Amino acid sequence: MSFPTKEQLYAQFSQADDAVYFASADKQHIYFGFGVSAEINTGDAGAIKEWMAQQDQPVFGGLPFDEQPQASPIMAGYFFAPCVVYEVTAGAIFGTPITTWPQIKQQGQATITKQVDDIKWPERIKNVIKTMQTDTNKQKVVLGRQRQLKLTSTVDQVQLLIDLNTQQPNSYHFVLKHGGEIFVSATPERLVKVDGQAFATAGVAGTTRRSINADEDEQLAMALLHDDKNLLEHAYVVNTIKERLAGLVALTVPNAPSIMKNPQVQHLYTPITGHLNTNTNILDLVTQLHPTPALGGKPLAWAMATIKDIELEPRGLFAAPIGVVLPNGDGEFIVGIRAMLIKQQTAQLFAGAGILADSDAAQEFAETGLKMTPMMNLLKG
Ligand SMILES: C=C(O[C@H]1C=CC=C(C(=O)O)[C@@H]1O)C(=O)O
Repeated sequence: MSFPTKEQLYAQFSQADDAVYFASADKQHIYFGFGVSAEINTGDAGAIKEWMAQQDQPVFGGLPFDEQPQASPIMAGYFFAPCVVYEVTAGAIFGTPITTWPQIKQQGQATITKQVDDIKWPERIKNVIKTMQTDTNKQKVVLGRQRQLKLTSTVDQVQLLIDLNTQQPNSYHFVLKHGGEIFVSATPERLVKVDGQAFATAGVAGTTRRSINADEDEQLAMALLHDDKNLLEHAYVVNTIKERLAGLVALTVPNAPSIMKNPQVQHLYTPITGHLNTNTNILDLVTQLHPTPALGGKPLAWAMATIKDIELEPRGLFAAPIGVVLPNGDGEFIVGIRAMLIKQQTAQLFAGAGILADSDAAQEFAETGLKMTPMMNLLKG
């Protein structure tokens, strides 16, 4: 049996009711999964862990950001074992292979007819900043906003997969299709990777824009590397990861962040690696780490309550752990940022920014706009 071509995988993805595409940032691991052989609809990590232990196929899905109720079947927490999984880089097939592949159907690009933004977001953020200025125990909260779009037609999913690869080549890609909805993320951020006893996570927090001028781009990166607000925002993440993993993993952490460049933004970045001290289930590591202060805040209970209070809608899989787990327990979870949820002719985009006492609300609003650009560009073609 020959391995399918990219065109066949893309065509199958666009025509399947249930499908997943996962690619690691370095594209060393690329999976396509089709059909459902087993599934679980829950946000309960314990139940998911038990369910995963019974699967002999790679499983894919995500846990919701928090416990707020969700109407959407994907956003409420969903994992599935596809009937067949194609691991592209290794040329491996798990499950029952597809024998008849569809042709690509030319659909044409949808265009955006209506855009609704949460324009009162900066006002609400200003109030949070004031609270943080008067109470220094409230150190950081990552606050998100959403953008609702109406489209002229449904999205051409073949084109979406092509554009994801050409427009965001260095990000993780995660596209989950289930129950008439598609969740798309082109995230730069790994939450946890387990490969035997080897462990990896990362601190990604602190952001500035890119410039098409190479000298200016470098100046922006240098300014970010020396900016007190962004360094503090980043340090909260790295220190919290270290605290939460103490005892579980022997960690190697660089002394200072470096720069991670994506097409629209550049971030402070600290890759963190380690060795698992015991045989720890990847889901336990996920629940231990999620949400890091790159998505939640510090102190955590206050940050979670503020997120619930300030954001207009529950996050669902936005900023949440999404990923793949193999039958031997290895796997990788990423955080579902630079993301959108597509349903028929609508798309809901998500982006957030780390708010500190010396944040500027207008600047954070602009940053969230930049972070929505990858998804906007996918929809614009
Ligand atoms: C919450 C988001 O970004 C997080 C990840 C990297 C940098 C961030 C920042 O600088 O604010 C955020 O913590 C998002 O992209 O929606």
